Amino acid sequence: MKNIAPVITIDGPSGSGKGTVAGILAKRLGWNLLDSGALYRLLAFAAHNHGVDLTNEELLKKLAAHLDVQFIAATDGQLQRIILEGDEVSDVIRTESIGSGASQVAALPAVREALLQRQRAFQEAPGLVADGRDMGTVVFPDAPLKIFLTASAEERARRRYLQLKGKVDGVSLSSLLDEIRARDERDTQRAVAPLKPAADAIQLDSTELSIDQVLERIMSEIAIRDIAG
Ligand SMILES: Nc1ncnc2c1ncn2[C@@H]1O[C@H](COP(=O)(O)OP(=O)(O)O)[C@@H](O)[C@H]1O
Ligand SMILES: Nc1ccn([C@H]2C[C@H](O)[C@@H](COP(=O)(O)OP(=O)(O)O)O2)c(=O)n1
Repeated sequence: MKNIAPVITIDGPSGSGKGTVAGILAKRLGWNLLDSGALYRLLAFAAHNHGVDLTNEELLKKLAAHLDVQFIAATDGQLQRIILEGDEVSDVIRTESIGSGASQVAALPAVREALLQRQRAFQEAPGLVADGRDMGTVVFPDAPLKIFLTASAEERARRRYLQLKGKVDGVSLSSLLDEIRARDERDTQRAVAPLKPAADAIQLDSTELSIDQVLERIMSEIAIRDIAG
């Protein structure tokens, strides 16, 4: 039978608030969550651990196809946990250097192809909130609600700075801004599944919006479409 669980896609550049908003929304609706960026981050991390060069498409494709990963859903009081090859890696994959590695491996067509089915398998009842770069354009093109969340690069770097300072040594606002710009450039310019809004996406600029205001806008789009029961 065709899988009819509805999907809400949230795509956009780094630091626009996708992960935060997707997590809250999934919890509020009682739906499944796909953090697709985590898959690319996991691959970059695994490649580093196994000594695989980030340009070796053939080996990365194999690594992607056999990635031994478990996503443990968030519960009240505990965030989603990610286990790679038996070890908890939820935090170590969040550094900007792994983000940059993720963006490099994500530009390789064979890697994207190898991760496609794994992502689609998250579409289960009662519904799915999926965040990433190509959720609305490639992975779930039939999703009934697609959000493209943006914010200025300066605001996104500021958010990342506030998030990382105190947790990671030596973070600087100017280097985060450079890294975010480099990642924007690579993610939007690649030939396969580049970061861009789907033709039917709702575009939301969160530069001047709080997390609650972004959620409110999305909840009103959900209500208009009557997709969450
Ligand atoms: N609208 C917003 N206003 C202020 N801070 C925000 C907003 N949205 C997200 N943040 C904060 O910005 C940081 C990056 O958000 P995140 O959800 O990780 O972005 P993304 O998944 O798009 O990279 C987090 O610390 C988050 O709490
Ligand atoms: N669907 C996706 C998700 C992420 N990627 C790539 C491109 C991104 O720069 C990296 C990391 O993504 P992630 O969403 O974890 O990064 P941010 O939290 O937005 O900084 O992976 C992708 O190509 N396609």
